Amino acid sequence: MRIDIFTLFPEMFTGVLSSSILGKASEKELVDFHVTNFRDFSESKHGTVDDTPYGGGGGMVLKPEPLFRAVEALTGEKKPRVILMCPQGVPYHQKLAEELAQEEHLVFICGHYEGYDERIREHLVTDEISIGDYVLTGGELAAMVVIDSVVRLQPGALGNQTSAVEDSFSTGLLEYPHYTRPADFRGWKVPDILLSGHHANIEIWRLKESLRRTKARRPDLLEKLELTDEMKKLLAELEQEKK
Ligand SMILES: CN(C)c1cccc(CNc2ccc(C(N)=O)cn2)c1
Repeated sequence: MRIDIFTLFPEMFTGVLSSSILGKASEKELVDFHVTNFRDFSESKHGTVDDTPYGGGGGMVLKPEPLFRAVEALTGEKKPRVILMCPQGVPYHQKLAEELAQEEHLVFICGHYEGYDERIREHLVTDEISIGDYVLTGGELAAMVVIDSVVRLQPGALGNQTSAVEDSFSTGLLEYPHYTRPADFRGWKVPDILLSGHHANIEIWRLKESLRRTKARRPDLLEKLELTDEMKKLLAELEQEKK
């Protein structure tokens, strides 16, 4: 997978794309990152990329041609998905991460508070994505969040691939509690079931704890879930315990 990032602050990406899982994925050639300063594509010798808004009003607006030239310099045979990070975008979620992870080529445009000339949205961008209902100083951090969640889904990116498939949002439930050595830390003990070696019972315990936690913290996720008979049984047990 190739990922292109257009930003005025390429240096923001250096650490993130060369560290940890993303850095290893790049070394393993699971992903090919290209970070470009779209100021390089400005027609003016001063590298102007924004200008005052038609119709007056404050702030500046990103000019269309530097971004059009930058993205058009890219496209080989296939049209890549061109993703604009902005608060008005589609609320980002794991299903969209899984969809983007299937793409061969993703292009991210990271703009700034000033906003974008509408022709960028209408004729260049294929997707507008928001990582949440809050405003950042620029699209860079939002792009890093999307890139992180997409690259970790690439086969071979994570140590044991199962953790990407089983992790909470892909099952629709929140994670169950995790424990590691020591079994007794300051008198706080690991639940006996996890030391029992009964894998079937451990699976059930984990599902029940995921249901308990999801019910307590994210009832909205539970609403959306197609409950299996086993889940219904465990939820009934949880109800009983509360009485
Ligand atoms: C109109 N406006 C404020 C604006 C417009 C475009 C870009 C930006 C850059 N800032 C961003 C970008 C994304 C997100 C997000 N939630 O994904 C939050 N902030 C701000």
